[in-house]
Amino acid sequence: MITLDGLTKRYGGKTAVDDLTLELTPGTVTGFLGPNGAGKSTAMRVILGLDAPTCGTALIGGRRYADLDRPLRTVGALLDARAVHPARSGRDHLRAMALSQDISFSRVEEVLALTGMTDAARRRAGTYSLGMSQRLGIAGALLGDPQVLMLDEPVNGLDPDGVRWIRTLLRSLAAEGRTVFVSSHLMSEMERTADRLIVLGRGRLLADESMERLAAGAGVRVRGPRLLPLAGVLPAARWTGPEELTVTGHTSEQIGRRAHELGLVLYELRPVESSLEESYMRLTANSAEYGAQR
Ligand SMILES: Nc1ncnc2c1ncn2[C@@H]1O[C@H](COP(=O)(O)OP(=O)(O)OP(=O)(O)O)[C@@H](O)[C@H]1O
Repeated sequence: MITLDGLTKRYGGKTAVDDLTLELTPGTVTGFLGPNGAGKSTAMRVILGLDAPTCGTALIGGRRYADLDRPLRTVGALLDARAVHPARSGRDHLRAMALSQDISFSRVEEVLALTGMTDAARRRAGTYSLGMSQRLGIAGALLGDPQVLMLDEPVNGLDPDGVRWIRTLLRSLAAEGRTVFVSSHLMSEMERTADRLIVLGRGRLLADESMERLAAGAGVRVRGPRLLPLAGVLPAARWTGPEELTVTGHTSEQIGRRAHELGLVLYELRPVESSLEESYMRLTANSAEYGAQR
């Protein structure tokens, strides 16, 4: 369990994380989304004690990271896959981590096998591709068999097989009752992996919703030959074709009844599911710090 309460981080005059309050529960994959510069990595760094909060608290299992006894056994994290000594082999990197936390070398071999890195474990980490570095980073996060996992863009650099592998891994870690917190810019991947989504914009919480709710709610499509009277009584209706209206804020049933009262013929009455990407674009339309105007 990760608990944030009023978490705020400022760098000089810049507020990177702004009054963030949320609880991440075990058994769930929570996706962390937001435009570049939204504050995702900062929030993760503060949770992991790598940066001090300006105000508010970040607790893992009720304790601050700095107060955890052997932190890798409580929380495993991957923030920057390239943050490995380039001259060290993958195996030695993991062994050094294991030594610092009283973890056996046999566990090192287990996580190497789990991440498909056994064959590459003798090579120097500096020679790894980005995808291999990501796998080594994930191996490091899993080393202490922690109840909480925090991964910043773990699919970055992975090939399609690797992307599928991480999806299956994250789902199975959550199924084992762990708390999984994962950031990504890959919307379609989040749609398939996460149960819940947290969207950040300019440091503030824009949405905290289950995946189903975020993907729903794009309105109801209505098609018919003479819809003008219907558009007149439904202020949220907009024309999306010559004989087509899209109506938000009403159910299909309510719209069907109004059409019947007005004596209108309908060809089609259909709820439209929006993709996660569309919902995300709507939510973050005014909060992209960098990027083209939309
Ligand atoms: N050490 C720092 N000093 C000053 N400003 C910082 C520092 N770290 C982050 N920031 C600023 O805080 C804001 C949030 O950055 P952060 O890296 O957390 O965003 P992000 O959501 O992870 O972005 P991305 O998706 O690009 O990784 C940005 O405006 C960034 O410039």
